[in-house]
Amino acid sequence: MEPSHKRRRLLQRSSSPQYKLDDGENDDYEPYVPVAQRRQEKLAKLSSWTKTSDKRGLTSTSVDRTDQLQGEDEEEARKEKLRKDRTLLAEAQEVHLKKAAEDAMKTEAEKQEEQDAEILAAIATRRKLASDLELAKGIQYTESLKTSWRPPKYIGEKIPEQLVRIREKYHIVVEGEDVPPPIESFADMKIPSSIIQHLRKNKIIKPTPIQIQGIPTAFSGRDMIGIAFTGSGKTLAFCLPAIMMALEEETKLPLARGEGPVGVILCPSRELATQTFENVKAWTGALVKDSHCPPLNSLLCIGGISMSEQSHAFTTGIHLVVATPGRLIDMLEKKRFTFNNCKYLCMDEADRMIDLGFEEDVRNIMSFFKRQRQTLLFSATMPRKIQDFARQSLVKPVLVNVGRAGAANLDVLQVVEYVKQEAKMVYLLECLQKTPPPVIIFSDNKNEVDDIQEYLLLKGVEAVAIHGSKTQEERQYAIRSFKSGAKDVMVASGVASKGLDFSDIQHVIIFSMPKEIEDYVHQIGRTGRSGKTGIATTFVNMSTQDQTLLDLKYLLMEAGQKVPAFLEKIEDPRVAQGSTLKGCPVCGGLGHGISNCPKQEEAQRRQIASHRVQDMGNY
Ligand SMILES: Nc1ncnc2c1ncn2[C@@H]1O[C@H](COP(=O)(O)OP(=O)(O)OP(=O)(O)O)[C@@H](O)[C@H]1O
Repeated sequence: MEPSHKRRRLLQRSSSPQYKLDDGENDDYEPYVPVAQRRQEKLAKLSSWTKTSDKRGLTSTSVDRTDQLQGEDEEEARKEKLRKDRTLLAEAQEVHLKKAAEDAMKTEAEKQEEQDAEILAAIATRRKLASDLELAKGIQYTESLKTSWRPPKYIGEKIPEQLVRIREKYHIVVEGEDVPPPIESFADMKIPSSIIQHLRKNKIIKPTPIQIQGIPTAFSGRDMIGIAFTGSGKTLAFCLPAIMMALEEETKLPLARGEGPVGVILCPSRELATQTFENVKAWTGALVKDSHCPPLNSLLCIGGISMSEQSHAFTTGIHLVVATPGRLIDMLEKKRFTFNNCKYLCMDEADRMIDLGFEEDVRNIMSFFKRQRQTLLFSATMPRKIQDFARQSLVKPVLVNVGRAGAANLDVLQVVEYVKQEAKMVYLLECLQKTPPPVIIFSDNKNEVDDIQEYLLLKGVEAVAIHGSKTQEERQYAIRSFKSGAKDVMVASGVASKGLDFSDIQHVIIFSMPKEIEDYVHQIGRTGRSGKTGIATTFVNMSTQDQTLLDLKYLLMEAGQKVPAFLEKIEDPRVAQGSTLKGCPVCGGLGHGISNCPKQEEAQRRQIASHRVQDMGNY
């Protein structure tokens, strides 16, 4: 039976030499008497003592007696505090010993899982992704945005089993309530014929899986998270719904000068925003060929370019804006346009957009919306943790997944080679012979990017370089000359790794393996696009961390690629611990848990650095 509370405290005291049980054998045991009671007793004693001393004719004054009383009280309180402290200490020691005993019983795997759960719980405290106004007013929308789009009758009448079969056929996995039907042709999606013709001319004839499910979902007004491998046509899946929404608004009531935009597409880099803008312009341009369609006006809003270059865009209303976050906020703050009528927000490479660095900017952008919007997030990589976080800001979201989030494109042949640091440059030249140009070479180090370009130029290879420290003109020149075929090789840092669509790249060389496996997935994804095949050669050596190599090993295995012997030999410490081998919820890497996630480490490092800056600012 459980001992009573009082008894338990006595038992605890008994373990300490100062306290012994009052069992009759311990004469020096002092039973506990509450301080209030002791004070009463003392007062009674003193008053009887006063009376006696008065009788005896003693000369003590009442002031002396009060001082004495106070002194004794303080002494008693001090003793009582000491007793309480000892009890608390004993209790704490007991809890500590109990935990140590329990921990000793746990396996390494269980301990690791507990540690991971603690880290996850700490990350879960991130502030909801919504504007401050929405948060302050407690605005929460419960219904998706209404649109006039409906699927063709024969598709609307399909029974759930038929829809499941179509999704299975294309490896589409969906989550969410009342998911709109997948549609296997652009015509059945009710896309204007002028756009369909334009797509045909560009060899876009049948929708890809992310388009089959993503376009009807977005056309229905639903918030969504779209995840599909690199080069699988996500851009069309989120641009077409924006264009259709703008078209509907313009047809209902044309935008006047100074009005709009209706929709905004956010991208993490200027190059990607420029590329998406060019797509939007091409598709809206195709619309005008249809005599029933009014012209739609779009604006590119990125840092490094003068807005006066696009002053013509402000002469009418603006239907669509493609932007990077910093410049967009600047334009909104300067009131060059407003989001008063904006109903569509899409984030491309969304995991990057809502991750550290851009998260606050995204919240800031959301605060300019004055009404409910449809929010869409697209990426090839989106770890579970980011999906969960994003969902908080979405209304009845639909998750559309084609393959595992973060999996490599299966059309890319991945070759991993062990190359000593000092041999890399020479071996690079050899590798360039594997395929005809164009070739992209990636390194995360800007100085290395410059060194490689210099070396290649010396060897007579037509190479351009792009990284974050180059001027906007230099960056644009590199992209333009590489895209046009004027240059054979582009040496790039991460800037060019996400979303950029260069046609017909047959070979990507990763000169330095990035720490985060997601970056590797994006980098190799510059080849093998739109159903074509490509090769990715990656150099690793002693300086590549074991855990990065493990992530790589699992990724190769998942994609059914050859695992080289030196990677095969690397053992996963989680196997010895008996842990379940699941992907890291923070970065999606398959070779480690959250407690040794490089992305999490980087996030912590940045957080500490930002706290330091704040602290310094306080002085
Ligand atoms: N239905 C289609 N059929 C054939 N090609 C298509 C189709 N849709 C898009 N494409 C082409 O596929 C290429 C890759 O498309 P896109 O850039 O949208 O890929 P993505 O999924 O956004 O890739 P990433 O994750 O790297 O950003 C583009 O050149 C595009 O024109």
